[in-house]
Amino acid sequence: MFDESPALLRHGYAWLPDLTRRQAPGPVRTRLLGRPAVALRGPEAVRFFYDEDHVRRRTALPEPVLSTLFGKGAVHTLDGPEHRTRKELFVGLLKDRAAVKDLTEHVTVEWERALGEWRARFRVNLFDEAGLLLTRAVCTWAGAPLADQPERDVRELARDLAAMVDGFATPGLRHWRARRARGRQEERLATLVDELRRRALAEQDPAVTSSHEVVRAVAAHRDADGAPLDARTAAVEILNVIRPTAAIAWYTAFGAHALHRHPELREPLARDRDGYGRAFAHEVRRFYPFAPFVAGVAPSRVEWHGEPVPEGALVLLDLYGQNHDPQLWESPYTFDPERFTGREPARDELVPQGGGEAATGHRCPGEDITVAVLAALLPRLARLDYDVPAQDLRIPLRRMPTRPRSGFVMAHVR
Ligand code: HEM
Repeated sequence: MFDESPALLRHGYAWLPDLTRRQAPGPVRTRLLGRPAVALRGPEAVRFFYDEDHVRRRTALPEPVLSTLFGKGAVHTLDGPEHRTRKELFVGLLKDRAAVKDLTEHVTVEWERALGEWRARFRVNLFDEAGLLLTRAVCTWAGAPLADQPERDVRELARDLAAMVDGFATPGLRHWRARRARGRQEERLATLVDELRRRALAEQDPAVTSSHEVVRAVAAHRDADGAPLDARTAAVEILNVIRPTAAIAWYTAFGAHALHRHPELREPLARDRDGYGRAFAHEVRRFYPFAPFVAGVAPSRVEWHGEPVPEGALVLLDLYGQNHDPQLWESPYTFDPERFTGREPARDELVPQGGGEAATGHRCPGEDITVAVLAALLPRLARLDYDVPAQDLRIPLRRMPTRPRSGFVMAHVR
């Protein structure tokens, strides 16, 4: 069997669905990164995938992804007790209701502030602007000081955060930009962690040892072996909060795209009654492509529905495929927030940010934040008046990660 890694880079989001269509029903068998690979989808597959007896993470992620998107030593690469101890840190900081509300408020304050500027400008690019305002909000909330930074540095940080996401799945210039961006920001945050720790030692600063603020909590965190994180790994994990929060810009641009394609949804979204904004946010996360799949490695020979998965094989959970599976979703390629009105998605049904439990498995701990922020921003967007000038709004499935090519340009915001 040929290695399909080049085909994945060429076809992007369409690679796994195409392969699934070409093969007989059941798990899709292929080769990726020089290993046999099996791809699964569906709620039952989610439960199989998030069981550590079947799938481990330590050696699953290739170096180019670690050096751009997640960082070396990140929580994404841990298993067993090491993972659970590190994950408690994230879950405690990110799934706390008051913390989610607080961050959402920071985001809406930044939105209102940005709006004043947009009204004074002829055109704005929503993807870039959302990235900038989310960066400002999350840094203030997380305790990564920005107030004393020149505007130029804040813009550079927002650009670097976007670059880390944009360059993880491509061998070209975007990839090298992502590596440089990560190197620059890890160094900056590692220095901040060192400084905080020095100050804490000198002043016996209790805030460093018991804080709900992300930067301080990560600086004070002790891993399963009782040791603090080295400054570089601490920087990696701080970035694992800041970077994906800024990445909600992707979904903001997708939300604008959905409104543009479905003008009839503008009024209900603007009114936002009975949780409509939340339903819209869920549908944006289901419909539009972001994370294509998640991957782990079988620690021994395991079986899925009687089908053998050899030891060392890659196991892929097809997130994009599951979110568009006709067995789970009626007319999966129709954008329809009504799917989620009056109900929250079941645990292993909607999986743009992984499945299973965030507290015990690798599911994204930032899902509550993502939904809350989108449910706050998208109704605000629907209440705005703006023109949509001629631009390239195509969303190429070959590009990973993808977005409207133009980023979504708005003119005459009023
Ligand atoms: C922008 C929208 C987001 C998307 C599409 C997304 C997607 C994902 C996915 C697919 C995973 C991997 C799940 C797995 O390995 O099984 C993940 C993990 C993670 N996400 Fe998110 N995420 C988003 C937002 C966030 C936010 C806002 C935060 C933090 C504030 C965050 C923090 C994390 C962390 C720390 C992990 C690692 C969890 C672990 O390995 O245990 N994400 N995310």
